[in-house]
Amino acid sequence: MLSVRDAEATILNSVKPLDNQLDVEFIDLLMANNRILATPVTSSVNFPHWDNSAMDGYAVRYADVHQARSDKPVVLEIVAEIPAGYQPQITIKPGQAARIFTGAVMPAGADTVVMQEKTHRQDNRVLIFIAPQPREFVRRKGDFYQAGTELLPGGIVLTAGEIAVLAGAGREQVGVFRRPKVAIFSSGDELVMPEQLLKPGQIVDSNQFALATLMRELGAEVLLLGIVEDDPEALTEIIDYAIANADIVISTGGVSVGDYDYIGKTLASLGGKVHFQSVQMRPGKPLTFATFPNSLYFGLPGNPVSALVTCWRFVKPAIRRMAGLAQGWGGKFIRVRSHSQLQSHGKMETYICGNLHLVNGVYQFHKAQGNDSSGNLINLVQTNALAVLPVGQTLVSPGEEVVVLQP
Ligand SMILES: Nc1nc2c(c(=O)[nH]1)N[C@H]1C(S)=C(S)[C@@H](COP(=O)(O)OP(=O)(O)OC[C@H]3O[C@@H](n4cnc5c(N)ncnc54)[C@H](O)[C@@H]3O)O[C@H]1N2
Ligand code: MOO
Ligand SMILES: [Mg+2]
Repeated sequence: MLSVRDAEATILNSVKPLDNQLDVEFIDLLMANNRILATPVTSSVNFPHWDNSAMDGYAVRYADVHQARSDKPVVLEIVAEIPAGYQPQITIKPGQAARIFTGAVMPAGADTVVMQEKTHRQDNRVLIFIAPQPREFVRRKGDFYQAGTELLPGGIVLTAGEIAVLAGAGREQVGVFRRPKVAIFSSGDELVMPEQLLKPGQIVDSNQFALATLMRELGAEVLLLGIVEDDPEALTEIIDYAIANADIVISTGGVSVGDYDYIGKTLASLGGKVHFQSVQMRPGKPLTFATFPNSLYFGLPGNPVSALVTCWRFVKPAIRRMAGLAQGWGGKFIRVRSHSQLQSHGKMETYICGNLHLVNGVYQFHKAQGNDSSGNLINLVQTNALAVLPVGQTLVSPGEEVVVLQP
């Protein structure tokens, strides 16, 4: 059977990332949180824009004050006061200083700032009690960033820090990749919407809610296509529509070996390349993956835990890669200590729902308490980590380390 690693490689190799010219939209900075920067940004201004003071104090000539001592202060004449926001017009000459404030432009002639606390003012004179370091407390033009070099690389997620930098560079708008379009539908004669009264044998289609929520969280534009019966014609129609209108199509149900499991056959009949229909993992074994010329198709198993686990494990990295992330689209796997005993039959890579607790600064994995059937939707409540037991490992005892995937 196909290993999880090989399945992931097949999927990631099939992803065509969005184009950084054609698939770009320009949006206001305050709308750009969590969007992905399409192309590198350079700026024509240096950071800092000019030499300026890092402290409230006195702008001096280092040569004047380098021998100052507490018992033998240097006395300088204050010839100007420079608040932030002004271009000083004077030049500091030997024996002179300027009163200066944090962020204010350094006057010509001065090269060093002495912080106010190390001085004593007497009318228009200042006594300097300590020898500063040369250029101390001067933030020099271009120290943080040199104009014309790369300010931000393309393919990064924009958050508070990056958006501040763009604003600082005078941008009002930023070019980001458009959102990948994800079509979602559920297949199953037994499925109804939450507001409907359940007839015997029916259940609510919870998968479309799980997947739509997750996809929106990942920044996708969701095309929610609802519920389709287990019928080859109806499936053909909806899949045909979905692949024409979305970059990624996700369905749940109908991928196993039952008489009403039609997804694989329908994909093939529509000309899709079906790469695999099972993976050596649990839950999620019947995961089906196919490609069409302009879209990827994920046929997730219908069981609610299987659907969400396979979505976290495989669809999420594919979306992140397609969305234009330059790196780091893969899952976040971390090593933690398990509080619970974890078991697997060892034949499949096994994913166990649970929760990470921070105990004395160390993350501990607590297994979800309910029945670990992949049909047990309730185990998804508060699941923020999946313990991963590789093929061959049957037991993790309490206190032992385990790798977890952070969904
Ligand atoms: N003989 C075998 N039977 C099954 C195998 C197998 O290897 N041999 N694999 C099992 C595994 S593992 C899984 S997972 C499921 C996958 O089933 P399907 O993808 O074909 O899904 P369905 O048969 O349509 O439904 C399975 C289960 O999930 C419930 N379901 C379906 N859709 C939804 C939804 N949108 N929201 C909530 N719940 C849903 C459905 O009612 C069924 O209970 O196959 C096993 N069988
Ligand atoms: O592998 Mo299935 O996804 O357990 O129920
Ligand atoms: Mg089935």
